[in-house]
Amino acid sequence: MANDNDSSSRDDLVKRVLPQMQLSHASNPLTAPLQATDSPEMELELSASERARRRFAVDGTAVVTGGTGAIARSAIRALLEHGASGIAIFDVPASLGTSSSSIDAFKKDFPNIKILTYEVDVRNENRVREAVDQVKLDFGSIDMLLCFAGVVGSAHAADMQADDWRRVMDVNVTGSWFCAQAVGRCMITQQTGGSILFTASISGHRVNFPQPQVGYNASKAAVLQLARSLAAEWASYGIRVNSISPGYMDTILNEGEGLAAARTIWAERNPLGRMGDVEELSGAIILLCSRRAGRYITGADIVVDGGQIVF
Ligand SMILES: NC(=O)c1ccc[n+]([C@@H]2O[C@H](COP(=O)([O-])OP(=O)(O)OC[C@H]3O[C@@H](n4cnc5c(N)ncnc54)[C@H](O)[C@@H]3O)[C@@H](O)[C@H]2O)c1
Ligand SMILES: OC[C@@H](O)C(O)[C@H](O)CO
Repeated sequence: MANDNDSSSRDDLVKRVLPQMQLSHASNPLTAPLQATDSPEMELELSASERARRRFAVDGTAVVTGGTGAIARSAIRALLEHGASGIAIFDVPASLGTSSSSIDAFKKDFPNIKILTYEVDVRNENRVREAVDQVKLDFGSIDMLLCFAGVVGSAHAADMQADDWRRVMDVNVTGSWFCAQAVGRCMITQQTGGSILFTASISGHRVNFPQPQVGYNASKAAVLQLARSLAAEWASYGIRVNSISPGYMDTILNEGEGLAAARTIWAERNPLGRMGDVEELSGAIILLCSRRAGRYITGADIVVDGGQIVF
């Protein structure tokens, strides 16, 4: 049997797959440039503010994992403000239980938009699939997936226990993958395209300092590569896959035991001299999720860190 690395089988693959991809791109409205009806000339009839609004609008239903967390809550509000028609919040029962007031606030501020919660531990593949099927039934389609579910762990590499390593990898990498695969399959079947956004981190680009976080750093580097791999594989289905890499945001994740001294160091080593506010991630999130503004952006990562990684 031919081996994948064998050059003849690689050539064969290219011959079989490439023309199909080119064909599908040529006739694919999901990946083609904007259509004539969306052209700037046609839109001159609209007011400048309406054109600006449309440029950064998002549409359809978003599944948001880790949806009650600090960054996710800010992203949900931005999605609602920019036109999302439905929000499906995935999180573990304990977090859903303590966040009911935030979810009620969304419902109060956006009374005409369906916002539902689902108890989902992203590490549980069957539960993820079941919940994605349920979202499809509840909302009719899934157009965006934003993966925020994540955990952090600090330990010296020499002392780190296998369970600590697995806990971080299982949520941050495998959990993100389970959700992306389930939603990606749904988007492929719908033939509507869509946008998938992963949350990587500056930790995926360089080693965090001063806290020792070998597992967390490795998990976020894996998330970056997960995004790029899916971007390449699913582009012809009109599914764009990107990531954001936040720097040190002022959230509960960064308030853990032993991080007080680290917070001072992070701010001192930041060109803007401070940690970030979750709201400061919204622009990048909306850009990447918007079908129009983000139309030609896939396989990209946007670092939002106040310049932390250039120092
Ligand atoms: N806060 C930062 O500075 C920062 C920086 C870079 C990247 N990030 C990443 O952003 C994401 C969100 O971080 P945050 O600061 O909002 O943290 P957060 O702790 O406020 O939110 C994380 C959410 O993930 C959920 N979660 C954890 N395990 C889960 C599981 N098994 N299944 C489903 N949900 C689960 C939690 O319940 C929580 O709602 C994480 O992936 C984190 O690694 C955060
Ligand atoms: O690198 C920044 C973050 O990913 C994270 O907030 C931090 O490392 C957690 O301590």
